[in-house]
Amino acid sequence: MQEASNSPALAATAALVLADGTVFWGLGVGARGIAEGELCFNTSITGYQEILTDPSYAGQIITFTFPHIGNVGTNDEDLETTTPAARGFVLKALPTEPSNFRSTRRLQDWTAAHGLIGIAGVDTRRVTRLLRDKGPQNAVIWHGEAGSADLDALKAQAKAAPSLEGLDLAITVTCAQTYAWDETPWELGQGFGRQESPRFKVVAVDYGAKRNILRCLAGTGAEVVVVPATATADEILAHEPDGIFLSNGPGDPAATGEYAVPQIRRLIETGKPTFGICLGHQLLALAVGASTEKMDRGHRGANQPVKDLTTGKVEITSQNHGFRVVASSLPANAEVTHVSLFDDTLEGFRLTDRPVFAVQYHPEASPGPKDSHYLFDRFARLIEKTKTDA
Ligand SMILES: NC(=O)CC[C@H](N)C(=O)O
Repeated sequence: MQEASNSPALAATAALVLADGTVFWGLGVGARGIAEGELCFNTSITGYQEILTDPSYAGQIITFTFPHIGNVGTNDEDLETTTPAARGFVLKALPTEPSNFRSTRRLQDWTAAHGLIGIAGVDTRRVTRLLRDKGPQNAVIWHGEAGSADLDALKAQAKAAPSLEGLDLAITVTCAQTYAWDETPWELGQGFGRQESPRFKVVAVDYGAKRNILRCLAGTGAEVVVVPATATADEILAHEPDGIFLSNGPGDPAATGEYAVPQIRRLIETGKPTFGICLGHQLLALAVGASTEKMDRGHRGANQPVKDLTTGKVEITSQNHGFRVVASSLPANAEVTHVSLFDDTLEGFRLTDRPVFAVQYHPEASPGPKDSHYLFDRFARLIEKTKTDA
């Protein structure tokens, strides 16, 4: 069932059909139906539930290169959002019965309940090499009765699917209204904590924020107020924040509407400490006049080496991005602070004349190593220093 071919194996209940016409037959997992999106691959060996619920995957189908996905089941704590935004998932092996003390539900049942369409039994190494060699492309996953797939229609659908380039998706996953957040990171034996004595206030703009980012902010001492992506600079400032956080999120940063970049430009002018992650990093770069572009090979995984040029230290990071900031387009008052040791991509910058900094990767991990957590402390120190100096 692993060979790419136009004729299904007898029991195939799912097919992965790429825009270039490549077909992989397999066994359906999760919800039935047809999922359409940009096919990408993630190399993390843990954290499939966090990955499937990261809102930055809106409009995408995730291929897991790690072969054993689902073996620790799912639970209600490892969710990065309540409604997964990813469209579908591709697995090498069918999930086995889960074995983990935290598991409450099988991955198959949890994905079915959330409408996530998956396929197992696919040669995921072949999919990954195809994406690596040919660049990003769209695909569909069909999951239904064996023998009932309309291959021509699926190929046509994959071909006609819109490119992620030019798509504004942050607006589709942002929260509907402002809310307060006080949950702090999960600890073994204790679960989540609460921030009961915050030292400063941060407004987090939600372009598709992962919960663990909000937890890390609360954990470093912030009273967090989360506002929708459409909140204006005036509405944000009305909360009298000591710092502003710009979240991760899906889609093409350059395609976000008037709601994002012009507001960020106004926020920077106030001189408030500002921190951006991933899409937030890209939007900050656009706000200072830099440009972004789609990458031939996106970074998605939990073992991506990045060098902090301000300290010389190398950190192993969690990443999920398919666009990047063009380093040479940064203005003179921006200093490159982080670079990828895989391909020299810009991974972080700061402004030299404002308390503003951002990283392209995910210091909140979930999944991934915690090497980069120091960035939340850097933000907290920047806020406290700005408060004392004022
Ligand atoms: N994780 C993110 O915020 C992703 C940012 C953007 N959608 C990208 O793919 O580059």
